[in-house]
Amino acid sequence: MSENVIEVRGLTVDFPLRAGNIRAVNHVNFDIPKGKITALVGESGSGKSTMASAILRSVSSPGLISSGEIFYQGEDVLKYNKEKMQRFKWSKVSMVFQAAQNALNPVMTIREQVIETVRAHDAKITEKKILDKAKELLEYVRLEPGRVLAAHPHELSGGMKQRVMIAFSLLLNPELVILDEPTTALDVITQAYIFDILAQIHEDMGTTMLLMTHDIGVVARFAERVGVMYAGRLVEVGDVYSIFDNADHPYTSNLMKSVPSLLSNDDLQPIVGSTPNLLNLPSGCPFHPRCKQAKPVCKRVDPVMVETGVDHLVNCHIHSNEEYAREQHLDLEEVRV
Ligand SMILES: Nc1ncnc2c1ncn2[C@@H]1O[C@H](COP(=O)(O)OP(=O)(O)OP(=O)(O)O)[C@@H](O)[C@H]1O
Ligand code: NI
Repeated sequence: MSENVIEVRGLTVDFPLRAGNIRAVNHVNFDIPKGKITALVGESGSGKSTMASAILRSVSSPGLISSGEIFYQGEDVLKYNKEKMQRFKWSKVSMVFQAAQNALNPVMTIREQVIETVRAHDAKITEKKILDKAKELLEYVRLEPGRVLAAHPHELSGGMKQRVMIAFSLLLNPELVILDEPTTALDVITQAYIFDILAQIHEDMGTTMLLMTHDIGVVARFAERVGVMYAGRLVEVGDVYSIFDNADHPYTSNLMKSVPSLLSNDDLQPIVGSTPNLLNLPSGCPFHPRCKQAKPVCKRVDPVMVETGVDHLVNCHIHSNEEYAREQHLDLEEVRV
């Protein structure tokens, strides 16, 4: 068995809104194996960013983690006290946010911000040590350290700022870096350049990465393991090769057919229908209204995760068998494919 940096169990995140409760993450079980690049993929609103922020216990208000556990070294992060949480963030698990460029303080130089970030976690460390580390990392993300450290954020391009944020995320040698759509709002060439840098960092430093993206093409090029999210659920998870060779969830295969980089353009098939309204989810499997393979049971019953291969799990009735039907007291005819 390989070791996991993080093990998420039964994680549920709710946004209680006036119009109703939105369950942005719904009973998710998910492992982040050490030393690998894992991706979470899904359409907008599927719960990727909420998952990312839940791991760092920084879900935005009014969101709250209603149940579940997040294990790091056998201990539930959700039970950490304030000091322990403070040590966990950035030095164990760091995060590069969607449009992270905006996270930089416009009135401070990068040099001042580097020092402040590190000092917040280690008050005794010398300025020289901080700057040496920062220079090394800025070179790593292919920026000129002297120039960048002296600059204010507005003197840098979007792509440069995003690379600064990647360097920042590595300042405290975390075991895991969570990257939430790290290239959104950047042009295609800059995006490719940034993924190239991230791959290099992963290769040289062995940093474990969790990448949130809506682009399954990026997953194919970059990730070793992938989880597919739909309406707050993890619907399929496994090794990238296993999933790309043999997507077991109709949503996963639809996602792959909708991307030009993986198939020839004339085979492109956009996913029919629209993303579900989380305030009014369809009954049973939330994907059933868009699913060409839906059976009667899909409308009625929530599927459970079943194993379809080594390290390959899928949440879909197509893979339910008769034994499962009996356990769940379902009509056998409904479940038979
Ligand atoms: N601050 C908030 N207030 C209310 N609802 C929220 C908030 N943040 C997220 N949600 C709800 O949770 C759902 C999941 O949002 P989330 O940002 O996690 O999705 P995502 O997969 O990251 O999407 P995107 O690709 O657009 O970033 C949203 O559809 C929204 O309904
Ligand atoms: Ni997001």
